[in-house]
Order: sequence, then C-alpha cells, then structure tokens
Amino acid sequence: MSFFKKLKDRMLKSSSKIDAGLDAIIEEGAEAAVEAPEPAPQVEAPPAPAPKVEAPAAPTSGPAPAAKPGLLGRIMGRTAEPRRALDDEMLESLEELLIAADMGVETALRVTANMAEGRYGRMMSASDIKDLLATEIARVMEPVARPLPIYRKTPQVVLVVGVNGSGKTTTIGKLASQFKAAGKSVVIAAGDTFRAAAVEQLQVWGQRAGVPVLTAPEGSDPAALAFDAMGRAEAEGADLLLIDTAGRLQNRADLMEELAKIVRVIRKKDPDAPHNTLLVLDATTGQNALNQVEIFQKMADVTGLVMTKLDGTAKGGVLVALADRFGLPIHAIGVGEQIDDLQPFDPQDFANALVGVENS
Ligand SMILES: Nc1nc2c(ncn2[C@@H]2O[C@H](COP(=O)(O)OP(=O)(O)OP(=O)(O)O)[C@@H](O)[C@H]2O)c(=O)[nH]1
Repeated sequence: MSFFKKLKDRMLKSSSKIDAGLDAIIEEGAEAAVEAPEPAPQVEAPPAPAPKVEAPAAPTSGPAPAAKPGLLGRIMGRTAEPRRALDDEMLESLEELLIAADMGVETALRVTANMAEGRYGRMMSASDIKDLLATEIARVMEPVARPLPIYRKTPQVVLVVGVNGSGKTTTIGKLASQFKAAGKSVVIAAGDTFRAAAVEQLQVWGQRAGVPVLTAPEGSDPAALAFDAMGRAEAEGADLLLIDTAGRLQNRADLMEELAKIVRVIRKKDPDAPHNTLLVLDATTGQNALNQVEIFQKMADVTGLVMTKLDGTAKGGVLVALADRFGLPIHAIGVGEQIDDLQPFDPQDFANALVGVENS
C-alpha cells in the first residue's frame, strides 16, 4: 500500500470531517441549476476550452433538485457539480469548519484569506474548494517539512522530549529501527529512569532493532545515564545516540532542571550536543499541542517536531496551526504503532489526506 493511501485511510477521521463539511458548505449555498454551469473561471484554468456537451433531454417526471448533480452530470464529471460563490458567507463557514478541525482561529483566518485572494466572487464546486484548500494547506506546511538532518560528526546526539504518553518511546524505537535498517549504528539511552514501563518498552524496541539500550536503576540520575551513554556511543563509534527523557509536566521546575542537567553533562563530552532536540507531540491532544510547544521551548532548545497518532484522530488540523505559528521543522509523523508507521512528513500528501483529496 502506498504511504499516501495509508495516510489517507488512517487519517479518515480528520479528512472525513473536513471533506463532508466542505460538501455541506457548497450544497447549502448552491443555487444554480447543474445542467447549465456558468462559464465562471475555474480554479485551475483548463488548457483548452472544454468540449461542448449536448444538454440532456429534460426529465419528464419533474425538475431535479438544483443542488444535486444528475446521473449524466456525475458521469460527465465536475461541470455538473453544484457551485456557490466564494463570498463572505462562504468564507465564514470555511473558517468555522477549519477551526472545528483544530486549525486554530489565526491559522483558519489566514488560510481562508489566502483562498479568497484573487478568487473572491468566483463560483466554486466542492472539488474546486477541496483542491484549493489542500493547496493552501500544503503552502503553509512546505517550509517546515524537513527530515531530521544527519550530520557527519558522530555521535549525533538526539534528545527526545515531550509529555508522558505522547509517543516518545515508540518514536525512539521506530527511529532506531529505521536508522539501523539504513546502515547507521545507534545507541539508545533510556533516560526516563522513573518509569520502568518506558524502559522496558525501549528494551523491546532495542532488541527488535538490534540496538543497545542503556538503562539505569529506577529513580537514578538521568544525567549520569546520558553521560555514560555518550561514552558508550563514542567508544563504539556510533552514528546516533537517541536519549529518551521524562515528561512529567506536573512538576515543571524539576523537569526543566533535569533536562538542563542532561544537556550540561553531555556537553562535557561534546560542546555542540545535543545536536537535535525533538519534541514529540500527540495529535489527539489537538490545540493543547500548541501549549506543549510553548512550554518545551522554554525548557529546552527544541529544534524539530514529530507528531504522533495522526491515525484515528479528527484533530490533524493542529499540525497546520503548529506550522503556521512556530515554523519549527516537522521531521516525521506517526500513523500507527508499527516500525514503518513513522514517516517523513510530505506537505502535499498530508494536505490531501487532511482534506480528503485523492493524490493526482
Ligand atoms: N495509534 C498510534 N499510537 C501510537 C503512535 N505512537 C505511539 N503510540 C502509542 O501511544 C502510547 C504511548 O506511547 P509511548 O511511546 O509509550 O509514549 P511516551 O511519550 O514514551 O510515554 P511514557 O512511556 O509514558 O513516557 C503507546 O501505546 C504507543 O503504542 C502512533 O503514531 N499511532
């Protein structure tokens, strides 16, 4: 199965919400009879004038409802789709739909304003609007779609932060497996020393990937473990050291101190470390993900994001808000619990999956 297909299937809750919402917006406002589409400019201008189609014979059993394309209309494609003008009322409905899809007010306003630019008053079908929305979302996401950079200097230290349950452990496991499969040598440090379950889970991933997982006794100092892990990674000539950390936001001062201490000690071995600080966010938390970015940016020098659990949530729109508000690179997205369910972030695929548009 192609990744787009998988992404689209998995993001069904997000896409069906926006998809159905857009259909409803057009249907509510559509007035024109479908058999005689007006020659208004299209979103994408066709290369040549469309061939003229003979109007079908009028049905004898009364008029068809104006907003529903007839059978022939459906066979003939888009020209028979109901349309409505892109006016203030429609823009307002679009804003509401995007806000409901967790895009946030600011981003929803920006996206709809961009959609209207140069198109205000045009007649739009649901397909036109979906294509346009996907294009505008992809435009917002394009600058942030950047894979985790891999540096020549080794070991490259990647500190992984995020609240408990966001998917840090799983993401580290997936990254380790994928890097190992790509021929890189990897060491993992199980830095959440307070959560035995997290350590065990990392050990399982480590075994699966054939990657050593360094652990420390429960409750011991994560900074000491990180220091040892640095030593081990250097001694083994490892390419990457992935450090898991605790995510207890309940005691923010302690967590901040813990993270700062980890950074201090690994800098004794490499003043440039950590080379990346990945913040792992859970898509199902919706708008709360924005608060988490703010909080973790204060605690650590976040260099990039991984958004997990995009499968099975209707809150995928939050990723657009994140890109718009913070501009932090989105390195990967998680769409399931298996190794290959962590994928590079592709803005157009994501936008299409979010809106419910097929990839062309
Ligand atoms: N559906 C889905 N589940 C995921 C994804 N990523 C992680 N999970 C699940 O989310 C749960 C929490 O993931 P963890 O990796 O344990 O999260 P954590 O941030 O390490 O949390 P702690 O172990 O509590 O510190 C687990 O059941 C994972 O299997 C994803 O992309 N999709």
